[in-house]
Amino acid sequence: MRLHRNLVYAVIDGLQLIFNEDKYADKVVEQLLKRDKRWGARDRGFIAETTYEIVRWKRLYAQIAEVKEPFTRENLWRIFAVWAILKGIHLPDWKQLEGTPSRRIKGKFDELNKIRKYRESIADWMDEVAVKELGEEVWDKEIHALNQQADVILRVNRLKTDKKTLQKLLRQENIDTDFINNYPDALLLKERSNIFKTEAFQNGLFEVQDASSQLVAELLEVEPGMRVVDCCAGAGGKTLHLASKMDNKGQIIALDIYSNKLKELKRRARRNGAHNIETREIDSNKVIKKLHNSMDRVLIDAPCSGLGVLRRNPDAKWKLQPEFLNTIRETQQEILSNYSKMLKVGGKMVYATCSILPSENQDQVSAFLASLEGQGFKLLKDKKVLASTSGFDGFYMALLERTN
Ligand SMILES: C[S@@+](CC[C@H](N)C(=O)[O-])C[C@H]1O[C@@H](n2cnc3c(N)ncnc32)[C@H](O)[C@@H]1O
Repeated sequence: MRLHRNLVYAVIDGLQLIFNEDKYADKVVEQLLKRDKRWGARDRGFIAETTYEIVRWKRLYAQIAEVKEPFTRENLWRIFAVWAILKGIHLPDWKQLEGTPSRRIKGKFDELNKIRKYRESIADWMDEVAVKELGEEVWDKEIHALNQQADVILRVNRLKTDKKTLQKLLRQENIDTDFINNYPDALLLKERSNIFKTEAFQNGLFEVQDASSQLVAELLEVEPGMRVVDCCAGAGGKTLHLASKMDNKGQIIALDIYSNKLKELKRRARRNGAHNIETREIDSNKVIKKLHNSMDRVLIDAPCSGLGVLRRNPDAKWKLQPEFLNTIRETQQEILSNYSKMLKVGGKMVYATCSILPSENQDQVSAFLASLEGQGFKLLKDKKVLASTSGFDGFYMALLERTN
């Protein structure tokens, strides 16, 4: 691979924003790619993948480059040089790369590879929490899996088409996909490409949604005609899946504390041809009280650490703080106690997170069932999805029933 100066400059600028100015990697990459209209698919791929890779391996690369945060621009070039050497890329004779100690870099890499927190590039506290909760053996495999690049998975929108037809239409746009066993709505992209440009996407025939995430709406067992509330709907990934399964019959109420996310949900719902979704911002507890004892199904896709989706959000490794974990566990318990009241007797509820930590998952469900608010509920089943065993995102989901 030959390095092109303007592409590498873009990567360095991106790293400066992500590492030193706390910006989100996905937003930064989106902006970088708009910089030069002449950049083709390969150039864009280089910028996106290199930036993400360096974010993913920040701790390891910084240690090898012997630099500490906050990184100067010179430090960022040294980190970049580590990435390039470890990739086996021949370094051009640019002044920023002068004197790069290739042999020393390889030697340090071999040495640090023996220590998990460097090998897998994770903060000490995160390593400790995960070992305590999952055990060495599981965590070792899990963090390794969470450091791989995620596949792109599509979910067919059954309101508009079916899986076979979608596959054919995408083929006509030069996009090859595979079905995935046991994931009824999923298509796996064989090669990365800009699927958002396809006619099929613009016509609302599919959404991009990880395979594990697709299991959540499946578990809720919705049927056309039901009254369903999606309590933490965000921009609606799972709301749209519920809609796709309900054939536009019945009602879906999508709640969130952020109105801007619900606005995006509305836009996506229009593209998907989903007409039975109503959005409501939770601006006071009245919104919840009004719906008490009235719902056939409740989905709680709770805010969480996001530790199960590090493959797609590697910067979360650096943004997440231990204090946040404590706060979010309290929020999860409050949400369970409060929002479960919307379910009617005989109704079913799913509690889900994209975390792999038991303290955000099964422990939260057990605490809820042992609480006063959880008295009328019973656990029907749950699924603990690890990235290392599924090949997809790490997730947790529990199906509960209100019995009285
Ligand atoms: C895991 S995300 C939801 C993702 C979304 N369901 C999807 O599939 O695209 C969790 C959501 O919970 C929302 N949230 C955070 N605190 C909340 C609260 N107290 N009540 C309701 N929603 C909350 C966040 O704004 C965020 O959109």
